[in-house]
Amino acid sequence: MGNATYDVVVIGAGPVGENVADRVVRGGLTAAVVERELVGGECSYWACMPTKALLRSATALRAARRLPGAREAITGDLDAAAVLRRRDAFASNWSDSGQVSWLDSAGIALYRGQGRIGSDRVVEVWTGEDGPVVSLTARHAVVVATGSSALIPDVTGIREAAPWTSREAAAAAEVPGRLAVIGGGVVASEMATAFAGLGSVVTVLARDGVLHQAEPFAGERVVQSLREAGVQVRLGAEAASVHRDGEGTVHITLTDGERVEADELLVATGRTPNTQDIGLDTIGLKPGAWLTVDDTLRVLDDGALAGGGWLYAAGDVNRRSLLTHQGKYQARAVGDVIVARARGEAVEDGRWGRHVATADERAVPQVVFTDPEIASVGLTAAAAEAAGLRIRVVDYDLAAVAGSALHAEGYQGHARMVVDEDRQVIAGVTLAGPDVAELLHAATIAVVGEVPLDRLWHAVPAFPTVSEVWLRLLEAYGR
Ligand SMILES: Cc1cc2nc3c(=O)[nH]c(=O)nc-3n(C[C@H](O)[C@H](O)[C@H](O)COP(=O)(O)OP(=O)(O)OC[C@H]3O[C@@H](n4cnc5c(N)ncnc54)[C@H](O)[C@@H]3O)c2cc1C
Ligand SMILES: NC(=O)c1ccc[n+]([C@@H]2O[C@H](COP(=O)([O-])OP(=O)(O)OC[C@H]3O[C@@H](n4cnc5c(N)ncnc54)[C@H](O)[C@@H]3O)[C@@H](O)[C@H]2O)c1
Repeated sequence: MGNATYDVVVIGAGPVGENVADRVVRGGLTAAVVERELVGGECSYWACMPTKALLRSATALRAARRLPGAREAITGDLDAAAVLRRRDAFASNWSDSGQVSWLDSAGIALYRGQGRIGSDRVVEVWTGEDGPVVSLTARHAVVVATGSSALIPDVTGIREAAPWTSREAAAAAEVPGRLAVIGGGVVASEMATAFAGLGSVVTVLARDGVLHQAEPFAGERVVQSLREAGVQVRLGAEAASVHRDGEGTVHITLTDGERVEADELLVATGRTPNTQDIGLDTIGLKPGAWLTVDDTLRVLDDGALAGGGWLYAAGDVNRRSLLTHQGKYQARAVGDVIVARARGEAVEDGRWGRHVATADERAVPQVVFTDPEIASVGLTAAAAEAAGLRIRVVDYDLAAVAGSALHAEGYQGHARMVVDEDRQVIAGVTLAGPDVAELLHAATIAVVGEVPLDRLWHAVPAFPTVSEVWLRLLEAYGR
């Protein structure tokens, strides 16, 4: 077994682990990453990129169909095979050679295998069960960036039926004739939209509703549009048992006795942390649990620093926000704080300090790429109330803006601004409508910058853009 020493050892080379390593190397430290599958992680090969590629062509087609003049130029249906080929390219054909070259150019050492914490500051790399092939010692920090995997719910027969998780959906080689989906969250909504667009007959079993953590109008609009696209959305439906027969057909029996048949079943019921087999027990932590972190992303064990402070966790695995952009934001903070601590420099860990991921608390932006798109940042009205804020909710019909009417014939959309009445700042914004994704960053800046409403009156939206909704929201609020 070989040995090597680096300033920082990162377990997991997903978007988060790669960025942690890059940041510490830019700060003058040495770094190694350990990766058991593909450098680039879930996001590059089985999540963000391939799923958005599966969605994009149908979105463009719908947009053209909404415009007289363009609509007449459409001569056929979506070419599903071409969409799958484009998806393959966006998943780099499941080869990480490009990202490995990047690691190399960034001066980051790569070890392939399963990373397991062996003892204080030591990460062992395993490629089989015959013991570690190399033992890596970290002078300053070990960062767990092992991400998360699909959670399979406890439904009778479900595992034996070999359901799809988001991985198989994202990498599907063919479009199933009939697709059933268990779940009503982000993955379920996006993949139901994607496969309906690609030609599947889709049934969604949404026990707890669709996008139920978003503003209620978001889920309502997505359900309406899925139904218009021919998707059966069964709100409140819960799978009791699943069985795949000899012909390959999946039979799902619901708790009310109804049955659903499909060629494939996608399970999209949330995530579980990749911490089962990373040696957490060697330092007294519980394998399989989400890792709790302090504001500088050091792992906590019952409120105390695990291992004394050398262990960090960033990205999905700490459950603060299961999004690539927030994970990479954490990576920048954690990389910088490791460098600061290594150099004995001051740590800026106050609110909005450079070494904390404050935005995770109340300013997380997210786009759900359904039809309509749902773009949100900060708190929903319900979450703001639950957090004890005194709020006022301002709603506006996004279709009533000149830019929207130009954007698409019969544009339908909705905007909601949640105002923190005591501070006169925006606590949250949700937009539903075609192409609202690109409107989101203005809202994010308003929320993160805590821009007073009085000042926002001076941020004049260009005419005739959909962004004019900002002016309308302020007018509806009143000056
Ligand atoms: C279907 C789907 C679509 C999504 N779409 C979006 C989107 O559009 N936008 C967005 O912001 N987010 C999206 N997400 C969320 C996003 O994919 C995750 O938030 C992101 O991938 C988290 O990055 P990470 O680096 O923490 O973990 P991961 O991407 O999961 O990477 C972790 C890496 O660690 C490796 N690893 C794990 N354990 C070990 C070990 N013991 N030793 C060595 N290596 C190990 C894994 O192989 C993996 O490469 C989506 C998620 C899903 C499931
Ligand atoms: N565009 C994006 O930003 C994007 C896209 C996809 C995924 N993601 C991220 O990936 C994460 C995982 O997505 P997800 O959709 O798997 O999780 P989720 O938490 O968004 O949704 C899970 C859904 O499954 C339901 N559910 C849970 N247990 C169930 C059970 N036993 N039976 C039936 N339904 C059950 C929940 O009510 C919920 O509707 C999300 O947190 C999201 O942040 C982001």
